[in-house]
Amino acid sequence: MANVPELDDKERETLLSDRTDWELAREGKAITRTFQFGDFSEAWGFMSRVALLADAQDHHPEWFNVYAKVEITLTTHDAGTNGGLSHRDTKLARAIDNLLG
Ligand SMILES: C[C@H](O)[C@H](O)[C@H]1CNC2=NC(N)=NC(=O)C2=N1
Repeated sequence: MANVPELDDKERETLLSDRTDWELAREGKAITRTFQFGDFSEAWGFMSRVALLADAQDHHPEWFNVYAKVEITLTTHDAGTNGGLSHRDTKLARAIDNLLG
């Protein structure tokens, strides 16, 4: 169900210039960032904190973890025709970045 507006070009540019560690993925329909921690415990601690944020925002990451590495992809299922980037992704990306200080 497409009921969330996709970011327009200007909002997309602002997102990428504010959050330079995030990159566009899936032909502009998602953003992705890789996080490297010291060990699995740190990575899992981070994931636990992201999980709580995500649930509070009702917006959930797609992610991949190997030992100390966490790759997060954000997209909005309810945006565009087959999903896309929305303010929900911007908001969650900002909150995730803020966890790291
Ligand atoms: C019904 C519920 O609000 C939706 O399915 C939420 C849940 N989490 C979500 N997470 C993400 N990443 N995109 C969504 O569109 C989304 N939608």
